[in-house]
Amino acid sequence: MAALLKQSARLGLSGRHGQVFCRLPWALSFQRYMFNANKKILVEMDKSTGVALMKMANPPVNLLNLETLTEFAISMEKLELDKDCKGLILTSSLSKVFTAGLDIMEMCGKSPEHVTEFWRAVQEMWLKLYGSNLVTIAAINGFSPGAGCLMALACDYRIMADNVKYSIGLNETQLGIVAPFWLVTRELRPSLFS
Ligand SMILES: CCCCC/C=C\CCCC/C=C/C(=O)SCCNC(=O)CCNC(=O)[C@H](O)C(C)(C)COP(=O)(O)OP(=O)(O)OC[C@H]1O[C@@H](n2cnc3c(N)ncnc32)[C@H](O)[C@@H]1OP(=O)(O)O
Repeated sequence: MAALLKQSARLGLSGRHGQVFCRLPWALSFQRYMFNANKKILVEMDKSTGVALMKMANPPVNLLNLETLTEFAISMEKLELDKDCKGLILTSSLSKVFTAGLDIMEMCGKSPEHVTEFWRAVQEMWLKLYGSNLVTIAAINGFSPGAGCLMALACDYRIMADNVKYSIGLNETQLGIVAPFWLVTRELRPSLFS
């Protein structure tokens, strides 16, 4: 755990601009592999440390649309199946946004089937992250509203870039979206379950 937190700190999250500077040589070696399906989610797995670095890479603001959510779930499954993988650092490849949360356009003017599929993918993301066997750390290197905040809450640990400009929080009610009760009670009122 300490090693995982150290590695997260090494990413430069305390930098004034909250940028992630990876100081490790990311050349491929037998101890390291990288994968991505459609490049919305980049994964760098270091077998020597057992730590995977997962970066959301969906510019300009890392919207969580159906494609990204699906890729996220596939990436999580691959890491869970890797017996060498012990921990996961979830962060953003962008300079000032962790993720702007759910893509509102996925819920606007779409068919009921599409909206159903989208919300299933949202729930799947939460299940994958909250229920993960890996030690999970959210390295929040920028704005993190709505589902970005929920993603961070679903991790075991959270570290946020030291930059007063960045905000994090549950703003979805301003958009008329209500987080489901099971999510709120699990993440925000865990004492109800203990
Ligand atoms: C593991 C957790 C899962 C939980 C599962 C269960 C249930 C979940 C309950 C659901 C609760 C969550 C709901 C949400 O997430 S609702 C979305 C909340 N997010 C926002 O309100 C973000 C609003 N955006 C911003 O504040 C800013 O964009 C910013 C992130 C601060 C970045 O600012 P800036 O760099 O200036 O970029 P722009 O504002 O210019 O944005 C660039 C383009 O992106 C469009 N955009 C931004 N956010 C969204 C969004 N959420 N959906 C759709 N589109 C978005 C923006 O309009 C710009 O588009 P344009 O270039 O065409 O103008």
